[in-house]
Amino acid sequence: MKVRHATHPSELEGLDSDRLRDRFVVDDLFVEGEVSLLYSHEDRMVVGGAVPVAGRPLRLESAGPLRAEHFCERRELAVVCVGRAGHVEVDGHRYDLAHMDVLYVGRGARDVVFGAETTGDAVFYLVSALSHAAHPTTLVPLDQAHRTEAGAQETANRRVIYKHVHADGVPSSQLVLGITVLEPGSVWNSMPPHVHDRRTEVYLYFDLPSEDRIVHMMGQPDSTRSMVLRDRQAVISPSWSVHFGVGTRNYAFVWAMAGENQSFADMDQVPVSALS
Ligand SMILES: O=C[C@H](O)[C@@H](O)CC(=O)C(=O)O
Ligand SMILES: [Zn+2]
Repeated sequence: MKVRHATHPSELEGLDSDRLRDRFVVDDLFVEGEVSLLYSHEDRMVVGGAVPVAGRPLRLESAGPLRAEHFCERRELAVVCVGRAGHVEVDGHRYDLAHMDVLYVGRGARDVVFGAETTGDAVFYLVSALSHAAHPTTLVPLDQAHRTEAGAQETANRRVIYKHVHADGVPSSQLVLGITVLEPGSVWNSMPPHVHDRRTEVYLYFDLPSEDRIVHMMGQPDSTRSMVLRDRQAVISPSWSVHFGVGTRNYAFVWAMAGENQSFADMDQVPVSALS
């Protein structure tokens, strides 16, 4: 398990592009036959990937930085199916996930095992936060997620925001998580931009063809920085940072937050004209 320390906003301007990526981009999460995990000190979020092959399930193990017997001893977990399909067994109970389904795993689950029917199909993205109470493990298929339409064609940001784990849906301690899908011809996400000082957020971009790219913006509104990302790369947004981006075509991304509150609407919008 890799560990990333938290970043103070004043450090940003001293980071060259490689150092900027070292701090915020997570680009090696999906390795066939492996579970990969990264521990961020931003709200102690853990992000990961699990890519089981057929006939060789993968178990989610605890890791050194957690000092815990099992991964969910003090944590809750969301498992997002970013591949075609796969299954997850939690303490012997099997859940089948299709593309963009999410399994919420409550604190106290001992055995979490990822499996694939067909090699190449099962690609799971993992997001975890500290949890002070045990909430039931629950599958949220895409068609049961809360659905909102946002944006406009004129501004190339028409998109559907699906909320899977949120205050009015599946209960959790900290995690608020969903998937945003850009319409064909729309390329800008999270417009107008915003910050939410009460929560860290992590984006995982996916369903982007390998030759395409996304320019992701972060930083304080008056001093933004950009990073060029490709498919299945994640980016950490500290609570003081904006997080928005533009793709060379449409795409989807998993957004996941943890922190002081679970109020999706608690965000301070930044007018585009205030960015620099
Ligand atoms: O705090 C909320 C998150 O940044 C995302 O939900 C925003 C988003 O998906 C979008 O507007 O496209
Ligand atoms: Zn946000």
